[in-house]
This record gives sequence, C-alpha cells and structure tokens, in this order.
Amino acid sequence: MKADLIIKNIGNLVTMRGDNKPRTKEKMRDIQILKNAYVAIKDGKFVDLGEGFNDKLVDSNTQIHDAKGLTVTPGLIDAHTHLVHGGSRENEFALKLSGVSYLDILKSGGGILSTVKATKNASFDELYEKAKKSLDIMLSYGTTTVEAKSGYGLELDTEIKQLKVAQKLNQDHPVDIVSTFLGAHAIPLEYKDNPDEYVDEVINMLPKIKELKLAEFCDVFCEDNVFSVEQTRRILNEAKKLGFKIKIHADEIVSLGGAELSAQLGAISADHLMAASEKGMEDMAKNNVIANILPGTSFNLMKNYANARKMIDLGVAVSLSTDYNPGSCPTENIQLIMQLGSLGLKMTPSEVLTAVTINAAFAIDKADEVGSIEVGKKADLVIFDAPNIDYIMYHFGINHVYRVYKEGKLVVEKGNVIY
Ligand SMILES: N=CN[C@@H](CCC(=O)O)C(=O)O
Ligand SMILES: [Zn+2]
Repeated sequence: MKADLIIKNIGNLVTMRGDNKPRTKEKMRDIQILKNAYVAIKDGKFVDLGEGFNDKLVDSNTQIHDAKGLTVTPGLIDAHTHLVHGGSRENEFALKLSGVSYLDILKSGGGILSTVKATKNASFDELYEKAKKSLDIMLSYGTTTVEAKSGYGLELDTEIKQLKVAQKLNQDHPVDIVSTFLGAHAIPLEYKDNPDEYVDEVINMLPKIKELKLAEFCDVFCEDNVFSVEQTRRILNEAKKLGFKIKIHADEIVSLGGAELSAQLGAISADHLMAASEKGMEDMAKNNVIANILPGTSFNLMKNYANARKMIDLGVAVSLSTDYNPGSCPTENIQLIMQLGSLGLKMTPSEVLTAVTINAAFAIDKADEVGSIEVGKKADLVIFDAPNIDYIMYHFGINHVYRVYKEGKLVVEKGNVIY
C-alpha cells in the first residue's frame, strides 16, 4: 500500500492516542507526543504515523508535504455551537455593560427571542450564507468538526429550516457538522403564561425531526425562568424514547440541578456548568457524563468560570467548546476558547488539547472517526505555527494556524481557507 500524502518533519505530533473512552484525571494530560514525526494518509484517512519517515509508503504518486518542524494536532472539534441563526445582537452590548443581566434581557423579550425573530425572517439562503461565513472562520482557526443546534425557531417550520441549512452545509462544506434539536431553547412569548403547553409542543416536534433525520441529539436550556428540571426531564425522556442522544444546557447561571439531571438521564454531555453543585459534578463523574465547558461565555457575560479543576479532580471528562451564538458568545475562534481554558479555567495546555480533540469527539459521539491521529480515523489535522503546545495558549489572541487538512485535503494555508 502506498500513501496519497505524507506530511513529514513534524516537530511535535500530538496524537491523542489512548483508550477508546473519554479521558479523565491524569489521562487528560497524557497526550502522546511524537518528536520529529510523520503521518501518512490514504483515501482521506490516516494509514501510518511514527517518528522519522517511512519510505515504504512512497511511490511516484505520493505527495510529500513538509511541516517545517512545527506542531501538529488532530483537527479541533467544537462540540457546542448555535451556528445557524439570523441577525446579530450588538444592540444589547451597551445594556450588558450597564449591568442588565442576560436572563433579564431574555425576560423582556430580547436575547434569544430577538434572534428567533431574525431567524424566522431570514430566508434559507441568507441563513446558509451567514453560517457558511462562520464555518469558514471556524475552519481558519483549526476547527474541522462542529456541533450545530437549532433553537431559534421555537416552532416546527423554522426549526426545520435551521436544521436543513446545517444539513446542506454538512454536504457542501469541508467541516463536518453534527446536528442537535434545541426546540426547548426559550419559552415563546405567546406561551409565557402556559409554559407547559410549549413543552407539549416541543414533544410534538420530536417525531417529525426524527422522521426527517435532521438531528442526532436533543438538547434543552434548563435554567431558572426558562425550562425547569421537570420540564427538561419530560422532553428528554421523550427524546430518548425516539432514539435521540441527549445534551443539556445545565446550571449555566442558576444552580438548578441540571448536572444531577444529566447523570440521571444518561446524557452524553452537560454543557456550561458555571453554577454546577459538587454533588452534580460527582454524579456526572459516576455516570460518565462529559462536562462540555464554554469559557467564552463566562468571559463574554463577565461571569464566573466553571470549576474545571474540581471536575477534573473528581474524574469528570472535560471538553471545551465555543458556544458560538449571537448573544452570550459571539465568537467562532476555538483558539481563544483554548486560551481561556488555561487563563480562565486553569487547565494545562495538555488538558486543553484533550478537551478540544478527543473529549470533544466523545461529546458528539464521533470518537470512532475523529479526535485523535490514529490509523483508520479521518485525516483531519492542524499544523500550528508554534514550536510546542504551550506556545499556543501562551501567545494569546492571534491565529496560530499555518495549515489545516480535512480528510487529507489541504483546506487552510497560512490562516486562509483555500478549499
Ligand atoms: N444559554 C442558552 N443558549 C445559548 C445562548 C443563546 C443566545 O443568547 O442566543 C448559550 O448556550 O449560551
Ligand atoms: Zn448553547
């Protein structure tokens, strides 16, 4: 067998090889770096890797690229985004700076509800073009797989429109997209006095989303004055019966018990967790729920950071994601999130890399395909213009990407998308 492409002269090859399960405790720091290494790729997958070079895989058709002694990681995975939406919310920026809270803006009909209006008013093509632009930015920062939620329709047609945009982008764009149905993202104003009726409505939407094969996951924003723990449980139990995998926006602002619920329901991940209780974290550790922490949201809402150190000590597998959305975290930049992972959450660079690769792959149930550089997985990788991994977190606020390869194809060169 001969390779289509060999990337040689890799100064540090961060492979993330290891057990086929989410990494916890010290395993989050064991990222398996090879020095002066190469990777070989055929048909979009890794077929070999190691130190030095492997002549036996080369014939006249094999391309050889030089990584110039730089640092290579698996393609980064953003396991929590609200990729597809209409409009933007800079009109709320001054309010936020003057101290008006995120939940108060939502209560007064702004926040998520104002993006719902903009998303309903946008055409399929407008949503597609806007989300595509964001995906290009994500890719230019090294993200090769994203999760994308609906949740700005709050009625069937617009939820379907959002999910179909994500589906088409998954076909057209190099970045892979995993979709999540988030019909329970806010209570529409017309259901304000009868929120349980909207819960029934979401439950009615589930079989249609399933039938159309538009989402693998179902998620709920479990929060004070949004969906209660009991409402969240009702929706997610119905979703589970239909075969959806489960995620929860849990304990973001108020400590409601979302972390505990995620453990009871066997969620794949609980996300946010800035206000999670210690008992909730222990329950997550026991039930193998991944803590998908979103430090960009803490930064942008000017709130506290989740207690990542405690979670890692308790044996919770931690992943990190952008939460890209027009309100609480308007950034596509996963490297900024990695830097906040260190500077805000006090995670080491090795833990951060685990959190945006293999653990993020488990958080979207795609660890068989992506998240590490191992034979048989998709050849998704990033060459960082950095001499070592610490440098990526240390030199913050810039794009360190030199090149990105998606399934063996060069798609970003010197930070610019070229697919
Ligand atoms: N907190 C709930 N949902 C999003 C924010 C959505 C928005 O504000 O538009 C989040 O994960 O932060
Ligand atoms: Zn979110």
